[in-house]
Amino acid sequence: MAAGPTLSVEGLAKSFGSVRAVDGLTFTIRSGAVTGFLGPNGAGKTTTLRMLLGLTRPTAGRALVGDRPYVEHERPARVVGAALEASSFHPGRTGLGHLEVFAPQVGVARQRCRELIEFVGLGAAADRRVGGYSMGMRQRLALATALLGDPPAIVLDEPANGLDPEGIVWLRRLLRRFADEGRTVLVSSHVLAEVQHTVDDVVIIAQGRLVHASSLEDLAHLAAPETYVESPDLGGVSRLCEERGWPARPADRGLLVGTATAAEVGAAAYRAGIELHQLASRGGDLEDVFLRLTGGTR
Ligand SMILES: Nc1ncnc2c1ncn2[C@@H]1O[C@H](COP(=O)(O)OP(=O)(O)OP(=O)(O)O)[C@@H](O)[C@H]1O
Repeated sequence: MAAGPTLSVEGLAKSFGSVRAVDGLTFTIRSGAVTGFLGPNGAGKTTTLRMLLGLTRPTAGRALVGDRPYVEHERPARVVGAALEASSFHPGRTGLGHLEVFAPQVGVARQRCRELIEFVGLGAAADRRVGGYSMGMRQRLALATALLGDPPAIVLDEPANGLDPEGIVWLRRLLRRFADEGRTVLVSSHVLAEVQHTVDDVVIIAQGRLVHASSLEDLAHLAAPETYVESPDLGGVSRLCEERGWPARPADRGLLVGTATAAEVGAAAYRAGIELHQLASRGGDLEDVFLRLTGGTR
């Protein structure tokens, strides 16, 4: 498959009355990777995705799929497959029937609908009405709809919502495979932890503005290290942390020391003649970084 198109927004803005849902966003999503589009509830993710897909008109700026807006592609659904809302199905249609309604619009044969419904694990439920589908089944159907045109770019809004753990692993593998094939894969979520094991890159927004865009690896570097220590002299370790300006809090049978690596804590304890029974690097907590960047609290 040819490399997917980049998805980019430039100075993108959208106001609903006095609400600035999206406020001057600029970023580019590359092909061949899974990108997490992250932000707390109401950050403006869905509105941004809707503008990218030509469903909402921007107040300012532009959104491009490759070199032009989504709607200017000859067959948009063959370029970007999107699943924005899992709940917007006609409840009286069957799962297969739903796909068959969309197939001619996308320009694919009926046969593909049957293949896809099997592919997303809904084979046994293909002839049941969507009204009776669970949230997870609707997510799978939304994904099948997005994949109808075998698009080189895939945009999914909160795709893990309602999926069981097995479904989440399945989705993760699928997205990885799409990225490995060179497609552009964009998934939104309001929980970093949910996509932490899936994404290569992150674009984080809050209150309609970009707060961070990088690889997941670079984001992890922002997570301050933590070190777990056990010692028969925890009072001595506490004093040491105070002297060095390391925040320390009780955890399990020892202390969790913030902003310091295991090597730093070990060396300081050694110099102070303090005996340690455990010294373990805990690494930083990505969710804390996410909350810090977006101004949220746990
Ligand atoms: N059609 C609309 N009319 C009025 N306000 C809207 C409309 N769509 C979105 N908003 C407002 O714009 C802001 C951003 O909403 P949006 O749904 O884009 O956020 P989100 O990041 O997708 O949130 P969530 O994670 O909760 O889905 C919110 O304050 C929302 O209330």
